[in-house]
Amino acid sequence: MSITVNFPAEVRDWIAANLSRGVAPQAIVNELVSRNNAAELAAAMVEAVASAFLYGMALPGDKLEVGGAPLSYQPEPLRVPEGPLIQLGERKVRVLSRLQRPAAVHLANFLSADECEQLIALAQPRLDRSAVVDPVTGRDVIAAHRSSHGMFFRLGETPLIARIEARIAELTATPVENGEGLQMLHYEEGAESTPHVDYLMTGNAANRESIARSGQRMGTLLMYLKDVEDGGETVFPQLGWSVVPQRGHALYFEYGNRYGMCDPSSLHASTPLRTGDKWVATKWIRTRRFVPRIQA
Ligand SMILES: O=C(O)CCC(=O)C(=O)O
Ligand SMILES: [Fe+2]
Repeated sequence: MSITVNFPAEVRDWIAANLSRGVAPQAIVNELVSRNNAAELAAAMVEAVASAFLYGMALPGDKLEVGGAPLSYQPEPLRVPEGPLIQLGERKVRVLSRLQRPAAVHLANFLSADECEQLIALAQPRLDRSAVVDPVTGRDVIAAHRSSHGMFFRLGETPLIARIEARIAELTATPVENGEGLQMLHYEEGAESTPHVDYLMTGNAANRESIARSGQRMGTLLMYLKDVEDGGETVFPQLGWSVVPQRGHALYFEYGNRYGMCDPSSLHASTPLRTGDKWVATKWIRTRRFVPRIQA
């Protein structure tokens, strides 16, 4: 049986701030108990805020259900058409494999060799050290864990970009406007991206504002623009699954369900590149039209 109790916003925000600082959940529970909260209530409050972080959901409101069924992510089928071949405009894309959780599809022939080369040539002169959204402060930071160099194209910036974005929209059954600007990443020897989820953690104000403007991220399409020589694989540590980049291939995975929860099994990384270089283009897709911060 469950009961509903009041959950004061100050307590919730204090728990969120401590979790964001990396304080262990049990230590926060202990502190709440030492301040005269019942142990079961303290555990439920910390669990509710920690789940919101884990599943990328809004922080709980001023009421909390204690003793209800624990939350877990319910996967939904991928929005991508079924069958071994997918016709996208003029292009026939071949399905190499599909995965149920996280919902994913690995594709060959998503981009032509010429499209890959053109993307690299457009991005090369504009590369910068990759900035990522800091999960705690929500600001763009040059992340130590992501040692690649990157840049963003604006939506539909060139006819080539617009053509590729239309192809992505058709594959994923989402409007072009829900996509963030295409991100280009260039990894050199030793560069990697440590394990992360692409959905936005709700523990900081900047991410919450971004979600309020454009909705949460629900899917990621990675396009590999070059074969790798050694290392630089996209890995999903919770599955023990590794995708080896090949020119023109793409990997699409979804991690949002109809309840607004995000799938933590979508945790992924790029292993250190041992030889050569790696080029990847990333499209992050929101649940609504993407509105960048400057325009809001
Ligand atoms: O380079 C990769 O394989 C992964 C890139 C990635 O995780 C991202 O852009 O979010
Ligand atoms: Fe990622």
